[in-house]
Amino acid sequence: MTESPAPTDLWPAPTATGAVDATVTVPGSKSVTNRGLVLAALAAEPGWLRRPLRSRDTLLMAEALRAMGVGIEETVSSSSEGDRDGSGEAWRIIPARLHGPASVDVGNAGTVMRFLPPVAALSDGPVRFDGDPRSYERPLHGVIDALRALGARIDDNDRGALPLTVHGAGALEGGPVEIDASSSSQFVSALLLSGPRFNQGVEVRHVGSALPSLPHIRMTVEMLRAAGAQVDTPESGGEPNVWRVSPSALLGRDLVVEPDLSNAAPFLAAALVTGGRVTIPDWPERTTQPGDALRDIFTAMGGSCELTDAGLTFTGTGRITGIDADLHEVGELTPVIAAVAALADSESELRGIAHLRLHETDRLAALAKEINELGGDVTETADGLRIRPRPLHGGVFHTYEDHRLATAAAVLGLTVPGVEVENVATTAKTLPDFPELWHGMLGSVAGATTVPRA
Ligand SMILES: O=C(O)C1=C[C@@H](OP(=O)(O)O)[C@@H](O)[C@H](O)C1
Ligand SMILES: C=C(OP(=O)(O)O)C(=O)O
Repeated sequence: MTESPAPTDLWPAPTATGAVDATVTVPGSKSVTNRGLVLAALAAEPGWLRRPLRSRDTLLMAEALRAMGVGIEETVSSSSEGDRDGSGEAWRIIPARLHGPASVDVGNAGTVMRFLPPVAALSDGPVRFDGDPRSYERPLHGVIDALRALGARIDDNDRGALPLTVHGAGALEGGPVEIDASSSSQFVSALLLSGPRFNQGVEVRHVGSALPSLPHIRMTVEMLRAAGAQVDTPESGGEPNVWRVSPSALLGRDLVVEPDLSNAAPFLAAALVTGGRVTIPDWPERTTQPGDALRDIFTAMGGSCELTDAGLTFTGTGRITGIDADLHEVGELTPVIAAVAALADSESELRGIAHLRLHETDRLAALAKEINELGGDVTETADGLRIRPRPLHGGVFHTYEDHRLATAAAVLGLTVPGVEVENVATTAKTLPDFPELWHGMLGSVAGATTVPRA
């Protein structure tokens, strides 16, 4: 978090006039789309990504891969060429020999800044990485040090961070490597995703304090296996904290991207805080997405949920209970959970999330400061937040170019009149058209892709 900028662009968060009752179609998962793009780019044959997320982070990933020579054709179709279900968007990915010189803009996308340096090491020539000012502050040393140990040449002016140039040599030796990934699970995912293409594959051993976001590592492993890779994991009988990927060709897949369950959080929260009902269609029965944990977390905070053919329906009771939760594995859910906790009738303690200080912004400092400026009582602990609900009032909620701060503020605005969200457009990092979806859920915008049921 940096100093609060002068608010230039304020979005009046709509207040709910009653219980929300809507069906909200949430766009595709950022994490699945960006893994799908990387794996398809490294495959031995073309593949499809259907219902991909089209947002800042995923367009940056696609642009970066294109810069290294990969073909990505975007189609919107109502035939078998497009979405398998008969409508929507599909991207055809045509792998090619990876080349430099190339320039990659990572924006502030953790997936782009961490997943692509290993890909660049396989390219023929230099690939320069740069991004938003915040990207310089986000940890990258795990990827840089590991790639060097595996045989890559990287020029980072000894910063261990962006900006940097990977001098790709067309191949990478690979093999065993130790990293401390306690600041980001994406270090592990990054090395595993490109691992099949390294001469010796890769064996990643995490040394250091507990690894966050394990569901995202499971997602990496499952998607690698679905593309034909052989992966040994701690869960498949291997050593704790060791993942091994054998060298192999990757298959081109035809993959339908699940809705982004973490981005479902503000909509489910709307049902919880207004005592209403929200259905998210296409909620997967089984998934590695951390957002699936919202079913248990929000149920513990009040309300209930049901998974049917229509999707996941969450129904609130109007009563919100505080929660004591370790969010280490599902850190990206924190901002919306913190907003709900600020509206609860008892105290909450959110733990295990010190690494959020190095996310899009320092999320712990930003949430505490912004909720407190609306009259709240939030304190930072060593590894999380303690939230004591207080009557809140309106005011400007600064968002520090963090999409999840903006959606959290929208949740507060449902029951707190006069919340103004700075730069709501920052939600486009992973959730394009958020204001339209939000108004649509509340029944105030015609033509939005939400369906108020009342
Ligand atoms: O691999 C991924 O797709 C992600 C992993 C997590 O990162 P960290 O482990 O850095 O928290 C998560 O917070 C991020 O939003 C997406
Ligand atoms: C931490 C997040 O993103 P990134 O992929 O940039 O790390 C997030 O989306 O909450």
